[in-house]
Amino acid sequence: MPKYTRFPKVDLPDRRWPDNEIIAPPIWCSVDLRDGNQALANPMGVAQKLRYFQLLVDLGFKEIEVGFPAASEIEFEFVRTLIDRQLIPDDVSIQVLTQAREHLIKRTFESFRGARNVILHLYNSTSTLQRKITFDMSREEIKGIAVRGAQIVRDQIATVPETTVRLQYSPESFSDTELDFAKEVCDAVAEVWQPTVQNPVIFNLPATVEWATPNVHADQIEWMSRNLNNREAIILSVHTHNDRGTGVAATELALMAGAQRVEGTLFGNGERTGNLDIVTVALNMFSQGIDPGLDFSDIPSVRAQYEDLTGMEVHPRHPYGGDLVFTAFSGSHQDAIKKGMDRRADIQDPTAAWEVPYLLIDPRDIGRTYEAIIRINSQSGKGGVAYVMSREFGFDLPKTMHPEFGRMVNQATDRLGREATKQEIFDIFKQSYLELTVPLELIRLRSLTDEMGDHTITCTVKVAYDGQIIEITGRGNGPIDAFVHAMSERGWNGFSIIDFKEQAVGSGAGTEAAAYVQIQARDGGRFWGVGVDTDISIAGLKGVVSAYNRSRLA
Ligand SMILES: CC(=O)SCCNC(=O)CCNC(=O)[C@H](O)C(C)(C)COP(=O)(O)OP(=O)(O)OC[C@H]1O[C@@H](n2cnc3c(N)ncnc32)[C@H](O)[C@@H]1OP(=O)(O)O
Ligand SMILES: CC(C)C(=O)C(=O)O
Ligand SMILES: [Mg+2]
Repeated sequence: MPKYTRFPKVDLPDRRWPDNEIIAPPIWCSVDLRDGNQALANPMGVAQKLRYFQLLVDLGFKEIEVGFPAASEIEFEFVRTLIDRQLIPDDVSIQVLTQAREHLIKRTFESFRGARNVILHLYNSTSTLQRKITFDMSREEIKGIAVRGAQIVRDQIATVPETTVRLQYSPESFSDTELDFAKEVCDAVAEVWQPTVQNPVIFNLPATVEWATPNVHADQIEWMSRNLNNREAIILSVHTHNDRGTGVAATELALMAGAQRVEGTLFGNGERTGNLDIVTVALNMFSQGIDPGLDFSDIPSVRAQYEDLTGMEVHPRHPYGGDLVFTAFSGSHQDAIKKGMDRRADIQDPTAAWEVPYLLIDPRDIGRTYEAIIRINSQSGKGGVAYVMSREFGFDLPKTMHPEFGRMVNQATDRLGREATKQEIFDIFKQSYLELTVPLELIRLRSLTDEMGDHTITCTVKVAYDGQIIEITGRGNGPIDAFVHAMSERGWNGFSIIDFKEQAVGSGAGTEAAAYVQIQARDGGRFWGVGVDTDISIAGLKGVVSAYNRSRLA
């Protein structure tokens, strides 16, 4: 027999799920405090669990598996603390897990005495592998564990009259249990618990280990949904793990296949490769216009609490939560995002259809910001650089200036061999345009007058040329023209101005003017210069100086 074999497909030729769509959210059940917690090297203590519970309540979970109270004192004490301190909102049910063993079931009932709403979650393994390796038992014996456990649970309910107990059973390792046997065991448990439409049972069908492709999981769920007895008295729940990396897909297809309830954890914490990531499934729904009923409008805060409490880290590429998922480094992506964002800014209607290339959702909807969208390394293009200059520093570089400045930043990031910070980009801008004083430096504008009253401007400026301070004067049809004539008289000529743009930078008392001046030298070379000043005329002159100096440096 080969070491690994193909997982058998389900015999369901008339499968219906591929034609279905997800149109409404399921019932969500968080298992962070049980399945997620049991997978941590350092499980949470009572204080941490209390904070995590509050986080889950705030996010809108109405069903929360709080632990395996018969397993340890901490788990037991946590459940007691929730109840004794009345920390469970009326509309939230806590869920407690127990193996199908009498002493554990009895201890579990003791743990929640006095609670209002509890889901008692009973499980035992049913798969061929577990029957053979872990239990060395026949199908009948395994079914016997489930039925006996269900009977003990049924009999215990009378001991907690003040609690509304709902019942849940998991044929653990359902994913590699023969379907006819999974049905046989669930039906047998239902025989004991006698669910009704008004008081349904939850059958949770876990992909305890993800053995197969998500379509096989969907087939399994549809098969169970169509074949379980008394289906209308059952809430069908799924609980996927992520061994093949497709836990999210398996859950989504299962929802198409008839699952009504989903168990999972925030950011997919859980055994081995993790449990189903509820954040992703919920926000995938959100991205399709479906309100998931969970509030992930401040993902950075959820992530910070999660990381603090579990000690786990959210991967930079984690959908929605990762550092890099609303970021583009590569030029063509940056260009498209910038265009989409600019268009969006023009529309100014937050409810308008989302049309930004490369971005599944508006980062603001989950508390992320635009600033992180574009980051600059050697793969970046001029559009991304221009975006950073505009969004971060308020400089709207003229379009024809983008290639020139983009090239400068690109060369710098090549040299650095890493991402350039926003400040580094701005420093390149300053050094390349704003701080050039060689050979020409503008020291002071002495006067700018229309002496003849004929709109001809006379401009007198104190400058330094190669360190020598002199005053120059020229006349022209505006300040820049007059200044260029003044330069020309000194022989600092050989260029003409071919483009000009000015804008305000900043706001309020700190507002400055930025002037972008492009010159063409005699040999055809084109150079942009930039001047910034509180006086718009001086900004223009500084722009000329900047362009001139750049042409001389070239
Ligand atoms: C897929 C899941 O995530 S399931 C949840 C798993 N979570 C945990 O295990 C965390 C908490 N667990 C624990 O603290 C402990 O395992 C306890 C307290 C529950 C039980 O502890 P112990 O009884 O000391 O040991 P252990 O778990 O090894 O028990 C194994 C025995 O239970 C039996 N068993 C295991 N699961 C079940 C079950 N669901 N129903 C009935 N019997 C079971 C085994 O067959 C084995 O029996 P054996 O001793 O006759 O061979
Ligand atoms: C207890 C069960 C539901 C479980 O966690 C699993 O099978 O993965
Ligand atoms: Mg699990």
